[in-house]
Amino acid sequence: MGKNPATATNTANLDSHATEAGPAAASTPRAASTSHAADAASSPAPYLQVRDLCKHYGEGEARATVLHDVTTTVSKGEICVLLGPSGSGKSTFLNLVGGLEAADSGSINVGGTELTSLTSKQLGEYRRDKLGFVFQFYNLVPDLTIRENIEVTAHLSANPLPIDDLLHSLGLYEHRAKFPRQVSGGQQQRCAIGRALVKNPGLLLCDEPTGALDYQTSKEILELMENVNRDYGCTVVIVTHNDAIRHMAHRVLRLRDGKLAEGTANVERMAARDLTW
Ligand SMILES: Nc1ncnc2c1ncn2[C@@H]1O[C@H](COP(=O)(O)OP(=O)(O)OP(=O)(O)O)[C@@H](O)[C@H]1O
Repeated sequence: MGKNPATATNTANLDSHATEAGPAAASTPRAASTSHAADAASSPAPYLQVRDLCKHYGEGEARATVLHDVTTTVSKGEICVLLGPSGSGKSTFLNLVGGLEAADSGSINVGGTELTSLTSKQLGEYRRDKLGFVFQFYNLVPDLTIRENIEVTAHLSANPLPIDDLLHSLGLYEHRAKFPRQVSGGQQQRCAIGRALVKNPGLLLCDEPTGALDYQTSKEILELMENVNRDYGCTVVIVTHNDAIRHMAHRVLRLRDGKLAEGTANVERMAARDLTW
């Protein structure tokens, strides 16, 4: 099968990471590799298109414009990292793309769905069917096992991935019967990633996914996310303060005071992918 154009450049890099991340994390979730990967292999079409996006909070003297005419495109299968200082609007951007908040103006198109024209019921269906969310804090259900935490989301999904394959690819199969308190922070975050992925989402939105983890565990989680992106073909947007994360990106966006500024991306990946910056 041809490589996903968005991920072809990081394969060698991932392969070299694979041993560090452990065989489970490096293994390909064969049965689980489904339509997104195949689709992405044939076309680097845009998956997320944002145009002239504006958002403010408050009114009168308290009114603050948080996003100013933000326009960007992320191709199908890309990893996009959104950097910026605290308060620059990163989480707000993610919340709008995730259909959690409404924009004041502009458009957000995700996989052909224009979010700004959806009813709240349709937005709920969009979040359920197309999106995976990963947050800084794992928000696992404490009295469900690792497997059950993933299973709950699978039950809500029209087309869930096979859970045991996913547990293997996350390096969690041996820990599947444990409760969250019985595993490490990194393993809890792997479970949270599994919970987001089991829906087989087209778009994975991650808000500071390594913010609560130490350096080594963060590195393993990032490697896992690269593997996930490669094997499942989902488009990934990662919001972070952590400048080091930019090295895993196909595309880097920088927000400053709600405006999108020019960014930098991994030079080799840029060259290979003909990115605009
Ligand atoms: N619900 C809200 N009501 C009012 N103001 C808000 C709300 N959410 C965010 N803000 C404000 O919008 C601005 C951008 O917030 P946002 O959380 O998007 O920034 P951020 O870049 O994600 O910051 P951080 O890196 O600290 O999480 C901030 O000034 C914040 O105080």
